[in-house]
Amino acid sequence: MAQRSPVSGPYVTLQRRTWAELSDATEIDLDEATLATLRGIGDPTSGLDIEEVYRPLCQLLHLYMVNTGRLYAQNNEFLHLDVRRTPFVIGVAGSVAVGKSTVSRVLQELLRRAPGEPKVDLITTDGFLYPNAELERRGLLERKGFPESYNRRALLKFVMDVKSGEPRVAAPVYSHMVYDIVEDDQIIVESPDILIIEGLNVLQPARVEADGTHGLTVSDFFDFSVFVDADETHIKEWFLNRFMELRRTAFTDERSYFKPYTELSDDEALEMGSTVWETINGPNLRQNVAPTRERATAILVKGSDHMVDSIRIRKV
Ligand SMILES: Nc1ncnc2c1ncn2[C@@H]1O[C@H](COP(=O)(O)OP(=O)(O)O)[C@@H](O)[C@H]1O
Ligand SMILES: CC(C)(COP(=O)(O)O)[C@@H](O)C(=O)NCCC(=O)O
Repeated sequence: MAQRSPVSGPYVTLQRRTWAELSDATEIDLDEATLATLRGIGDPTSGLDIEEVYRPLCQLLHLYMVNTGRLYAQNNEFLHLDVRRTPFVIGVAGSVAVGKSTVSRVLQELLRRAPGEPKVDLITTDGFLYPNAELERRGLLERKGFPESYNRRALLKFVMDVKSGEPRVAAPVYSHMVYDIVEDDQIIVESPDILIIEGLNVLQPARVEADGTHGLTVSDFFDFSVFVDADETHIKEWFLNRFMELRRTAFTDERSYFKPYTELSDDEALEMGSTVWETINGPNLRQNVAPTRERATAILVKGSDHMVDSIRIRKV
């Protein structure tokens, strides 16, 4: 019988080993070569993680997909509605540098391999950041990643359009290289079976409108959500390690906004990275991101080595 912590509110907390034992789906697998293409910088996600963490997660997701689809079909039958198929939407939230991209890409790849080979699209919410010029106009250049730095109305419309079964929905694109929105680019989402939406703030509650009402928010359209969690001390370390690695790689590109950082000494660069964490990403994690954790369906709790130690799943 699985060991469960007695008091965890609406969640059941399972240690990694207990969680792993829930799965009997040996067909959910990823080869090492594919996995290597999915890992973010400094992220050690391994074949063992696929087996012990992602297999049970995919099985649980399968249950949600089957039953959500059934409810949707029966609801529409009851209402005599002849509506279009709607994608199953999964939100992936968590701090800067916690490893959301790896989690999202691994899930995308595993779900693609499920029976029926569903079409699984993935978008990141950074495309909905305001362009730097607009952030500057709003006095938000030092607040990139905070909820107010996003065009939340456009993001909500995007998710509603996809969820309403619109056959072709466009999303803007952000470039880490130029540190800005790429004006002439867009991502087209075309009738996926599953859409993964990854971003710092995807679990933010709805804002209070001027008339005192609460509007809708993107997570109202999620069928499942994952929060990637870790202690801030570890995340800051991962952020700094990645920053130092990027200095040796992506930042050396002439087009990189961060090119000047390559001319700093290691100590100066560490100091700079630390300041970015302490003034932007850390406060955003504490004030905005971490408080949304308990809105997720599943919480993956990572230890200092990036390994998922325990998993919390909503039970009610
Ligand atoms: N300055 C940067 N230059 C290039 N790539 C970056 C930079 N910052 C972050 N990235 C990449 O962008 C992606 C998203 O990063 P982030 O928002 O920190 O989320 P996470 O680390 O949780 O996936 C990651 O794949 C990361 O490696
Ligand atoms: C682009 C991000 C805001 C993350 O966006 P997301 O896709 O999570 O919405 C973040 O990765 C980032 O680069 N923050 C920048 C902090 C700064 O250096 O100003």
